Amino acid sequence: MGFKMGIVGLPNVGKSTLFNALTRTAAAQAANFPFCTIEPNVGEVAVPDARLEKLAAIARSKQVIPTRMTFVDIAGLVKGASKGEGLGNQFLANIREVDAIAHVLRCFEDGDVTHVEGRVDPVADAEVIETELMLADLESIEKRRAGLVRKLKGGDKEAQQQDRLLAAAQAVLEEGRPARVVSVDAEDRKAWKMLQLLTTKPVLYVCNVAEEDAAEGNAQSARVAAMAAEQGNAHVVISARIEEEISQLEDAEAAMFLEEMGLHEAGLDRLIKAGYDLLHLETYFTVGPKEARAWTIRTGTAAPQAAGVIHGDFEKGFIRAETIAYEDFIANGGEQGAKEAGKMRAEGKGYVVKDGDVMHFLFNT
Ligand SMILES: Nc1ncnc2c1ncn2[C@@H]1O[C@H](COP(=O)(O)OP(=O)(O)OP(=O)(O)O)[C@@H](O)[C@H]1O
Ligand SMILES: [Mg+2]
Repeated sequence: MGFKMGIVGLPNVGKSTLFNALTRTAAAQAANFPFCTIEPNVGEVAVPDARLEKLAAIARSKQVIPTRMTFVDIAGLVKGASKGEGLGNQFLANIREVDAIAHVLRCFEDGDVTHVEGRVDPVADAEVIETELMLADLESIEKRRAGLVRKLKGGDKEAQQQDRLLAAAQAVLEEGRPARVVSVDAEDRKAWKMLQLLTTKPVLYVCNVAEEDAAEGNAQSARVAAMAAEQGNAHVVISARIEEEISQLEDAEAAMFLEEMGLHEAGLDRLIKAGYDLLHLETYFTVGPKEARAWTIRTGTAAPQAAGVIHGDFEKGFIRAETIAYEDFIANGGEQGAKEAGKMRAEGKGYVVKDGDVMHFLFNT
């Protein structure tokens, strides 16, 4: 599977700093000049989940393997990008490929760090980016609809569906609204997703604040929070600078540092979790003496498809799943105890896996 979040924003707002912190590397060049990043950097990030360690401790698992999510550090966008300004269409293609957008907004004042617009105004910045994405969508819709004309004349059903969906998106975009406001029927959802419109991707605003504002946020991040609430989008407050520093520390040191800063949890953990929620993802576990491992599924996934995340054969030859809810596993001191307490369920093909389920799949090949 592999879910991907694209880190998007104006140049020099802290995207690469954040990416480096997330991936605990210095892979992406972060520097104080616009368009520092050109090629997208791709990194895998472990999804933090305190439950996994607890399961592993009970089962005395030798290895603990978290589930992962992919982040892509994309080049900075500027006004006119959809018309080829800045790095233009190249990075728009990078955005097309991601499942969701982490939109980094500069909420820190720092005279030494250049702002491409010469002022700090995250709400206006968000509009600049959203406008470019909307223009890019409009352009691609016009092209695609023109390309469908011949098929439509021939009565092609698929083309009709595509054209109908493109027209719906075009109508809202022409009113200056993102395509994600279009309500799509269940039977159209797959085709809608295949259109890969930029403004249909879910957005998480990342308010990048100064170090001293990391705990409480500031006036700028409060403006972003209000905007996000109005749009129905999510937001997190984070200081990419601090996160970068923390990511270089050992775990114990990092915990002390967080406390000193008045932070309960690393901002990155909050960011990753918010991304996970945004994508409607859930986690189930497999637990044994060899390893305790977390796996990612979309909310609403049935047992065979959940098994398929581990291996295609598990899905094909699925028989049943022995399932213990996370709380039952913990409360009964592990698999054996849960079994004796009657908390292990045999679930069939129709079972919808729940977040936290500890699963054991039976299958034949
Ligand atoms: N919270 C913060 N407070 C102060 N300075 C910051 C903060 N976050 C990032 N910076 C600084 O801003 C500058 C730009 O950061 P970075 O290179 O990560 O931006 P970028 O968005 O990736 O830019 P580009 O689009 O050019 O690739 C760096 O000097 C970085 O240290
Ligand atoms: Mg960069």
